[in-house]
Amino acid sequence: MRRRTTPAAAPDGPVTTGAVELRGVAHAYGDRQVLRGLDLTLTEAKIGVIGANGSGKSTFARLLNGLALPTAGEVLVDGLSTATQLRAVRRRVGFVFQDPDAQIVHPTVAEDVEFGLQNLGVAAGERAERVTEVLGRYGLAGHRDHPAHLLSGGQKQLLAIAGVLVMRPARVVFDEPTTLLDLANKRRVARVIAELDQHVVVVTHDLELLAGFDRVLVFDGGTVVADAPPDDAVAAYLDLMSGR
Ligand SMILES: Nc1ncnc2c1ncn2[C@@H]1O[C@H](COP(=O)(O)OP(=O)(O)OP(=O)(O)O)[C@@H](O)[C@H]1O
Repeated sequence: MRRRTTPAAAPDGPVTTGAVELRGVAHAYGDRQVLRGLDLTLTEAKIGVIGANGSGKSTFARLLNGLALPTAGEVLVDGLSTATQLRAVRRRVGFVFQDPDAQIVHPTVAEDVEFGLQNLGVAAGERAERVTEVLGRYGLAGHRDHPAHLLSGGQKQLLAIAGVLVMRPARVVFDEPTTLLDLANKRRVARVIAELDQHVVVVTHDLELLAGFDRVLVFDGGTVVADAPPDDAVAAYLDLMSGR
């Protein structure tokens, strides 16, 4: 299954307006309730999401672009409901998966990045320009005709990010973007995220990644137990985990 989302081409580049709102949101997989009682208005440019394994972070991330739909309540992205306006939501919110192999499906680096633009109906000339620009920005220009599957783990993660950003979504959700990376590549991806113009939500176990973020949500048992600037949120998380 193709897992890349397809945000719309924005002729003047990404624009983030409004908010992501969760109103009375819960999510269950079958009988299993994994998120509950979420009432949040997300307006900050850089939001982190931390918490124990299984606390519901990835499910929360997937709610933000309609990869998962709430089983109660509603999620609104800039006023668009993920339940009833899914296509428009997907165009606004790019999603970068933890495992870049889940996102890379085309043989060469350039073809892989171009794929989403073809899907959007972007003309060939503009596709070529945008692919060249994004590959340059992420240090992949020298690899454009190389087989994507032969890239290193860090390069693959950058390619997956490039493949989402080339479509110029207004917002980007990252699900554990540095988990598979060495220190140098973790720092590179952290820098990429720090420099993005788009509003981002980043699920991570990498607490260093949160430096400079505006707001961090701490999940436990399917709900938000702390919601604060990074230092306070990390302290609350460490406190929570110290008893386990
Ligand atoms: N597709 C699914 N079907 C059934 N249960 C699921 C599914 N996806 C996740 N779960 C369950 O939902 C709960 C929350 O999972 P989720 O992946 O959202 O947590 P997480 O906080 O991201 O965990 P981790 O830090 O380990 O990635 C877990 O108990 C998990 O087993």
